This record gives sequence, C-alpha cells and structure tokens, in this order.
Amino acid sequence: MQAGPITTRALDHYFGVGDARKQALFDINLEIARGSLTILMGPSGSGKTTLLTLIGCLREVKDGQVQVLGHDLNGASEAVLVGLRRRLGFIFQAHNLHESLTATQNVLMGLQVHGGGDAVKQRKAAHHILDLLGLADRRDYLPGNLSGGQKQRVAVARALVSNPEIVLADEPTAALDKESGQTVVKMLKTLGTARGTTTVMVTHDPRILEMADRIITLEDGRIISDELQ
Ligand SMILES: Nc1ncnc2c1ncn2[C@@H]1O[C@H](COP(=O)(O)OP(=O)(O)OP(=O)(O)O)[C@@H](O)[C@H]1O
Repeated sequence: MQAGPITTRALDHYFGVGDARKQALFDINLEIARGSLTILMGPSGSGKTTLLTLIGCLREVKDGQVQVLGHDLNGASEAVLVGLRRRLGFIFQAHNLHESLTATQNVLMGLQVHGGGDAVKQRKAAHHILDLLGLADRRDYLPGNLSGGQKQRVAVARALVSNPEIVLADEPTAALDKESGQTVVKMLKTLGTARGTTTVMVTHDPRILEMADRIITLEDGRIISDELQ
C-alpha cells in the first residue's frame, strides 16, 4: 500500500530554551489522504501555523516523526528538504508579491524556482491560472495597482502554477470576498480530484468549512477533534 502524502507520528514541538522553553505541539498523529482538503482550526496560539510550517519543511522537526511525500523530515538533509519544498505550494497570509513585477511575472516566479522550461509554455500556464482565478484583465498590473483580494489571488496562482503535490495554505481566503474565496477553494478541490493534489489549510472562514473533506481542531497544541465530512 502506498503511504499517504503526509503522516505525523508522536510529533511534539518546542520553542525556546531553558526557562523560556515552551511546548507548542503535543503528540500529533495524523495521516492525511492524497487528494483531500483538510482544514486546521483552533484558537490563536493553538499551534496551527507551527504544524503547517513543520509539514512544509520550513521548521526543523526535532521530536517525533513527520513524513512528507515518502521522506522522513526528522534528520533529513538540507538537499532533501529543498527538493521537497519544490514539490509543495505555499499560500501564506503575507503574500510577498514582488512590487516591481506584474501579476504574470509574479506567477512565473512560482515556476522559475524549478529552473529551465519553455518560456512560452510557462507564460501560457501563468495566464491560464490567472484567468481561472478571475484575473484575466489584471495580468499586466503591478501589485500596487491591485486590491488586497486580487493580490491574494495572484499569490494563489503563483503557488499553484507549478502543479504542487501538496498545497499548504494559511488563511488563504481571509482577504477575499465570498465569491473569490469560493473560487480559490473550489480550484483546490478540483485539483484534488483531477491531479491528487493534497491541501492542508488553516482557516476560520465558515464559508469554506462545508467544502472540506476533513476538519481538525487544535487547542493548546493538541488535536481535540478530527472529523471527516
Ligand atoms: N517563533 C516562536 N518562538 C516562540 N514561540 C512561538 C514561536 N512561534 C509560535 N510560538 C508559540 O507557539 C504557540 C503556537 O503558535 P502558532 O503560531 O502555531 O499558533 P496558531 O494557532 O497558528 O495561532 P494564530 O491563529 O494566531 O496564527 C503559541 O503559544 C506561540 O506563542
């Protein structure tokens, strides 16, 4: 049997050292199914972002195990971590678009970390995903001339243009109106069904919950509920 794209076993996480040492995650055991859309919920400080960044190879796994796309992260070499990060798509709240680049150029940045490729095809792919996200008429705009929601959609396009196997998203719909938020989540669901893309998303957005396959709630660093929809 093929292992799932994301597995955690007895995962703990601590911040700080000495007296300042504080445990942020306690005994997290998860098996996330390929192609599924999982939502992480919970109050501020409950550990959602910590968990997401551990899965995303953005933070060192020290206690317990995290397996992503068949690789153990605990003790993994930097080369393995870099290789894995390239197979992931990140959508974070601070969208970090390059202010001097147009929407299309920003989306192309999502492909250029992968190196090489046919420039014409890449441009087509960038335009296609911008169009799907309702930004066909904003392709050549600089971020400074886009609304907050439009910028967020450019960041979503940049994360998805490389067809990542796993998408990790932190409040991706917070800056979006209802319709754009649903467009983004429907796109992630479609990618799940069509390509097996697995999404883990932190959100408090009640409009998104009904679209999830699974809702995991954290409190004080522990999973307090885990429901399949
Ligand atoms: N870099 C850090 N150094 C020290 N403590 C941290 C650090 N990052 C997070 N923490 C602590 O770890 C705990 C979990 O934080 P985390 O950011 O994962 O929570 P969260 O559920 O994502 O919160 P929010 O919804 O506010 O983003 C909190 O107590 C937080 O103060």
